[in-house]
Formats: sequence, structure tokens, C-alpha cells
Amino acid sequence: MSENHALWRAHVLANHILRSAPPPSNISLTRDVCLHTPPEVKESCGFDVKEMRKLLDGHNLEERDWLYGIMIQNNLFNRKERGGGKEFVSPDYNETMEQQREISMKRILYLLEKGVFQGWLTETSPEAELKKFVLYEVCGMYDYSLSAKLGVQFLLWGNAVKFFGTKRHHEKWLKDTENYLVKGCFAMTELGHGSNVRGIETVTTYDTRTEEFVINTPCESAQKYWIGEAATHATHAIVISQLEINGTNQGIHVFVAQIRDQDGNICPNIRIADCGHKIGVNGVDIGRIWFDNFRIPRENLLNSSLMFHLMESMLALLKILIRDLEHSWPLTSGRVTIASCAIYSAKVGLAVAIRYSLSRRTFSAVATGPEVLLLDYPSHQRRLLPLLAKTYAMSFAANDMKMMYVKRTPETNKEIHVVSMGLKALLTWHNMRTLQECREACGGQGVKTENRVGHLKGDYDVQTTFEGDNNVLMQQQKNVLLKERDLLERYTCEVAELQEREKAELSFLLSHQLSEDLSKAFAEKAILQAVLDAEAKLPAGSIKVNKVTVSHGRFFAQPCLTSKF
Ligand SMILES: Cc1cc2nc3c(=O)[nH]c(=O)nc-3n(C[C@H](O)[C@H](O)[C@H](O)COP(=O)(O)OP(=O)(O)OC[C@H]3O[C@@H](n4cnc5c(N)ncnc54)[C@H](O)[C@@H]3O)c2cc1C
Repeated sequence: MSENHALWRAHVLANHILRSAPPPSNISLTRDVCLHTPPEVKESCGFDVKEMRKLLDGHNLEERDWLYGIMIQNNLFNRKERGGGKEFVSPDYNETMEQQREISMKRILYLLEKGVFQGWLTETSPEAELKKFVLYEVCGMYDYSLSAKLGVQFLLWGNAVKFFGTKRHHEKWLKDTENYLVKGCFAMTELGHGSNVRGIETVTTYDTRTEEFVINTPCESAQKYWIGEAATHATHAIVISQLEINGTNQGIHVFVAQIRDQDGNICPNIRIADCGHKIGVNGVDIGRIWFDNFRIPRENLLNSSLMFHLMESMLALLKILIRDLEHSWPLTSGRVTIASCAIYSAKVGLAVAIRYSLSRRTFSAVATGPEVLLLDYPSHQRRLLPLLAKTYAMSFAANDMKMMYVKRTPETNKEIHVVSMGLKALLTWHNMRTLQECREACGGQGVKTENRVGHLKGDYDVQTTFEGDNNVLMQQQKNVLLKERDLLERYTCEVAELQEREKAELSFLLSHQLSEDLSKAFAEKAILQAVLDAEAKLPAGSIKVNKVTVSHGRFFAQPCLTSKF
């Protein structure tokens, strides 16, 4: 059946070009068929879908299904039934900002009760870290607000305590964070300084008499701004600040401040305001914080040797924009998560747009002929299929990066840092470009909220800015590469060879991937390596030169295309 379809499509294309009579077809083209039969029912799949899913998801498939199952059981996730008895979940996009914040928190508390976050900070094995990655990805596919909220709690606040703190900090806060008895935020950015962390103006001094640190916001541009979870929920904050001892600046340091009591009241000498409505992620309460000579115990300075080691190594090795925290694990793990979530968002968008392009017909090639399926137009193929191919490639690269991260050693730290900077930028930009094309490819239907693509654009847009603005990350990556010859050579010296290979074998998969830009070439090499590794394992007949097939993805909200082109 699918072979017939492929043949028939080739006829349609030829006919379109030659303007000849419509091809003979034993496939019914009545309106009923195209309106009522989804493509995955009409067409069978020519390769092993389960194998393909295994390859694309890469790891922890059971845990993914477990979390999907937990979500679908509870009405907090807006379960809906669609044709064929299929069940879907997706957020209710009619809610106000306040309602979105409230329900996002309720969803988290429900997942907490189900044990989803167990061990997220206290278990450190590679297996535990991989499991955590997939749970973020599944949450992000459901609603990026959910994933971003968890990111603030565990990746920013939790990991800062874990990586910059010592045993006493871990004992005090990690378990309580896992159980949401402590709700954390990460206050680095200020109104006056975002990418340039060195310029932060918040000042902390030490009072030897009381043995306390005193945090102060000396001017309006020093107010902490864009702080996720600060507007409503956070009880504790990581505060990134200049440290001044006896009038001498000691550079950027990391402190913990309790900003609300357990009943949610803001502590004295702290002022908090809301950043207001945003183009996306409105389920995350984002706020501004001012400190008015706010006192914290001296133990609240996070003082692990890693912290100081990182600061020194950053200064000595990189000498780039950062006497800041760019080389730190909280941000690195955040970037790995952001990049892999971006690819899942692109997959959802493509599933929606390609599925639609296999249902929607428009214009006939000849007066009496049937209307042509959108995907049978070469222009439509050129718009969507290279993006699909790139999404495959980047999916493999994201999985490789996760593996690199969970198996990190002191020797690989620098490489992971540089790879995650490059891939965070490339994969999030790719997601935004893909979603826009998918939105347009669905015509008017793409504008409809229920079809999700527009909301994904709004929600995921911020990924190009937070945890390192993409353009700034690219510059930083380039600066590091120019200093680190071994990394540079490992990732870019084979550019000529890659170009040959691209021409010979992988033109479709890797079109536009070798840019002249050094940083992009670096990130793309990481992608290429992942593709080459994955190619060997692809199910027969699934990806070939100049030909791409897609798997039956298991997204809740949107079933995926099952056709073969
Ligand atoms: C929804 C949201 C949530 C956030 N959550 C948090 C949080 O929880 N905690 C936190 O601390 N921060 C958070 N942030 C802040 C975020 O990390 C910053 O917005 C980001 O680092 C960029 O800083 P900026 O906004 O000041 O932009 P800027 O640094 O001012 O950049 C503005 C533009 O200038 C360009 N630019 C900057 N420097 C250079 C340069 N050297 N050369 C060339 N071009 C340059 C950038 O590419 C960008 O296009 C959040 C932001 C948002 C929007």
C-alpha cells in the first residue's frame, strides 16, 4: 500500500511538472477520505517504527511512557479524547496568567506526589541524570512552563547549591528542595546587566561584629530582574553579587538568601515585584528583587572548592567575558536541557505540519483532476523536509551531548562546556525557525491555538536568550576555541573532508550545515558525528541519501506522520 502511494506521488509530481493528464489511481480521492481519514490510518509505515523511536528518543523509553501515563491519568493535564479512542493532553490556553501559574504549581505538586522528582538532586549516577533529562523533555513537550519551572527549581537553584555549596549546604537544602519544602530561584540577571555578569552591581559586605553578610541593591539598575519563580513562589534565592571586604572588591560570589517565610510572606528588607505578562511561559512567575541591607548568616556563602576552582580556571583559561559563572555546572546542565527540549518542540511542530500536509488538498494540476496534497508540491517538500532532516540530525546530537554530560570527568569538562554552548544556540535557533515554517505551512489552521505551533513559538522563544544569549554564547565559544587548539582541531580541521562527504553522501541531511562561521562549524561537527554514529543503527529503509522517512512519534498532543516519501 505505501509503495503504491509512493509511486502514485511520483506520478502526481511528474504530472504537475508536465501538465499532463492526472495519473490513474485506485486510491479514492473523495472529500470524505481526505477529511475523515487521518494519514496514519491511510498509509502504512515501511520501517520498524518502534526501532526508530528507540533511536530518536535514545534512552529511558520506559520512564518517558511512565510519565506520559501519569499525566494522562489526571484532569489537571486536560485530558481529551479524539477520534479512534486516542487520548491527548495539552494545556488550556484560555487561562489567565494567574491561572496558568496556579495550575503549573498544582501539576508540579501532583507529579511530586507520584514520586517523579525523587533523587533529582540527591542521586548522582549517570542513569539518574539521564532519567531526569527525559522527564524534563516530556514535561516540556506538554507545556514549556512546566519544564522551565522545574528547571529553575532543580537546575538553577538546586544545582547551584549542589555544585557551589559544601556538605552543610547540601544537608540543609537538597532534600527539602526535592520535596518542594524549599522553593528556589536563581537571582543573577539585573535590570542593568544580563549577558555581562561581570558588571553586576548588587553588593554584599561582611559585618565582622555579627558575622553576617549584608546584601544591598545600591541603585535601580542593580535590581534583580527576570528571576524565575521570584514573583510568587520562591522561598529561597541564589544571589549572585559582588563581594566587598574592607572596601576592596573580591569579585562575583554566590550567596543563599531566604526571601519568603514558609507561609509565603516576603521577608523584611526585601522588595519583590512582578515582571508581568510575557509572550510565553506565563505559567512561570517571574519577578524583580531589591535587597535593602538584607542580612544573611555567614554560612550562606556557597564556598565549595569547585566554586573557587571554577572562578580561577575561568579567569586563567578563558579570559573572556566571564569573570562570571558561565563555566558553571548549573548553567551547563541548563543548556543541555534547553537544547534537548528545543528539539522535542521542533518534533511536535513538524508532526503537526507534516501530518496536515498529508491531509490537506489544494488546487488541481488539470481542470478536471483531483486537488493535490500539500506535501506533493515540491515547494512544500522543500520547506518542511530539510527541517525534518535537520531535526533528526540534531536529535542525535542532543542525545550525544546528554551522554557526554552524564559521563563527565575533569578532563572532559571544558569540551562539554564548549559543545553545550554551541548546541544550545544552534538547536534553539533551529527550533524557532522550524516552528515559524510549520506555522505558515498549516495556513490558517496554523494560527489556531489548538494546533499548538503558535504557542510553542511564544513559549520556546525565550530559549534563545536565557541561560546565555545565543549570539553571546557563539562569541564566547569562538573565543575559547581560538585559545584551545586541541578542541579547535578535533572539531573543525576536517571541514574540507566534511564538505566532500556532504556532497557525496549526505547532502540532504546536512544541507546548509557547514557554515563559514567557526563556532557553527564546531557545533555542526558535533551534530555530524552524532548522525554518523546513529546512521549505523537506523532501521532498514528509514533514512537514506536524499530520502527521509519519519517515525510514528508518540507525542500526546499530536500523532505523527506515518508516510514514506
Ligand atoms: C523569561 C525569562 C526568564 C529568565 N529567568 C532568569 C532567571 O531565573 N535568573 C536569572 O538570573 N536570569 C533570568 N533571565 C535573564 C536572562 O538570562 C537574560 O535575559 C539573558 O542573560 C540576556 O541578558 P539581557 O536580557 O540583559 O540582554 P543583553 O545582554 O542586554 O543583550 C541584548 C542584546 O545584545 C546582544 N549583545 C549582548 N552583549 C553583546 C556583545 N558583547 N556583543 C554583541 N552583542 C551583544 C545580545 O545578543 C542581545 O541580542 C530570564 C530571562 C527571561 C526573558
